[in-house]
Amino acid sequence: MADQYAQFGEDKRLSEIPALRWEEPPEGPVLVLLDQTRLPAEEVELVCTDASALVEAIRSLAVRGAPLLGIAGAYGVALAAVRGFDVEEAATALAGARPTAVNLAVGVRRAQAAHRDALARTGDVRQAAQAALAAARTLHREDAEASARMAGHGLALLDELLPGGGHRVLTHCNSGSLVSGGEGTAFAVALAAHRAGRLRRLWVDETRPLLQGARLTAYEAARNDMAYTLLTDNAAGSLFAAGEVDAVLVGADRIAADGSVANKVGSYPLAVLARYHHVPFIVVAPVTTVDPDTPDGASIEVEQRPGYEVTEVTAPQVPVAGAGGGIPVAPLGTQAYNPAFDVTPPELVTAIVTEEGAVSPVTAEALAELCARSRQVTIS
Ligand SMILES: CSC[C@H]1O[C@H](OP(=O)(O)O)[C@H](O)[C@@H]1O
Repeated sequence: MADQYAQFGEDKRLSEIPALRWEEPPEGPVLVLLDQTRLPAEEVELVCTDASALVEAIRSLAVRGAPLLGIAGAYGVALAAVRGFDVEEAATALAGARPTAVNLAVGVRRAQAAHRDALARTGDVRQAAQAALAAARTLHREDAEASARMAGHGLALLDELLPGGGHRVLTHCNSGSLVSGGEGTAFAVALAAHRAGRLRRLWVDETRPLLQGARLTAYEAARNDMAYTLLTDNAAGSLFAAGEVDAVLVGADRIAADGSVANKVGSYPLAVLARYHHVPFIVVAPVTTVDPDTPDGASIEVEQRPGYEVTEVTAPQVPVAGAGGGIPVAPLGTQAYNPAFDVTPPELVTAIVTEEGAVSPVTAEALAELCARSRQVTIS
C-alpha cells in the first residue's frame, strides 16, 4: 500500500491536495488541476493555460464532479480573460463541455456575468478580467463553506433517522474533496460521521466503468482512516438483503424542479433497492445543483460516453478517456451502452441535504422553496 502511494509521500493527504488551484507564475496565470484519471496510483498535475485545455480536462474527467466543475468553469472564464482570449467563446466552450452537471454552466455564467458587468462599467479589459477572477475565487470559497454546512446537516439527519449511532452507509461514485472546494457533498457527510465516531462502515461502490468509487472514494476513505469496504456495483443488492446498509448517501449532478435527481449511473438502482429494503436514500448537493429551469427528470440531458470506457480497462498510466487503447474485456467491435448518469424519481428520494438544511420528505412545497433559493443564489 505504501509503495503504491509512494508518490504522495506520507506527509500529504488527499484531502489536503487541492483538486484545483489558481497560480500566477511569471509566465502568466494558470489553472493547475490534479489529474483525477491518474489517481490513486499517480499524482499528476495538469497546467491549463487556456480554456481549450480546460475543456479537454473536463471532457476526460481529469477534473470532475458537479460543484468542482462549476468552480473550474468560472476559473476557465477568468483564465481566458486574463490571457486575452475571447471570453464569450471560452464561456460557450466551457459550459458545453459536459451536459448533465448543471453547476458547470452556473459557474461559467457567474464569471461571465462579472466580466461583462465590469467591462460595461469600466471599459477596462484588465479590470474585467480581475472581476471574473474574483467571481471564481468567491465561488470557490462559497463551495467550501457549503460543503462544511452540508456535512453538518447530513450528519444530523443520519442521527435523526438512525438513532443509536454506528451508521453503515453505502455511497456511489465519488463525492469528496475531489468534487468540491471543500470536503465534498455526500462523502463529507460520511467523513463527519467518522470524525464524530458514528460511522460503523462505509460501503464503497466501485462505480463502473470509470471506477470513481474504487479509485477515488476508497483512497479518500483510506487517507482519512475511515472503516470502509469496496464492493462491485452488482454486489450492492446482497448487502441490502443481508441488512448491512442503514442509509445510502449520494451526490447529484442536477436536481430538476420536480425533485428528479441525475447522478452517476447506478444511483437509480440503489434508490430502488433502498426503497424495497426500507433504507433512507439521501441526496447531498449544494442549492446551485437544483435547476428550476429543468422541469422534470425526462428533461435532463444524460451524457452518453464512449463505448470503449466499457469495453476496455486501462492502467493508470493510460489516460482513461479519449485515447481508447485500453485492454479489451469484450470482443473488438462490441457496441456498448454507456450513459454517464441516470435519473432517480423524487418518490424514491428520502431527503435532499443542501447547505441550508435537510429537506425530507421531498414535497412540492419544499422543492418550490429550493428552486426559489437556487434562483437567488445563482443570480447573486
Ligand atoms: C457531488 S458531485 C459528484 C458527482 O459527479 C460525479 O460524476 P462524474 O464523476 O462523471 O463527474 C457523480 O455523479 C457524483 O455523484
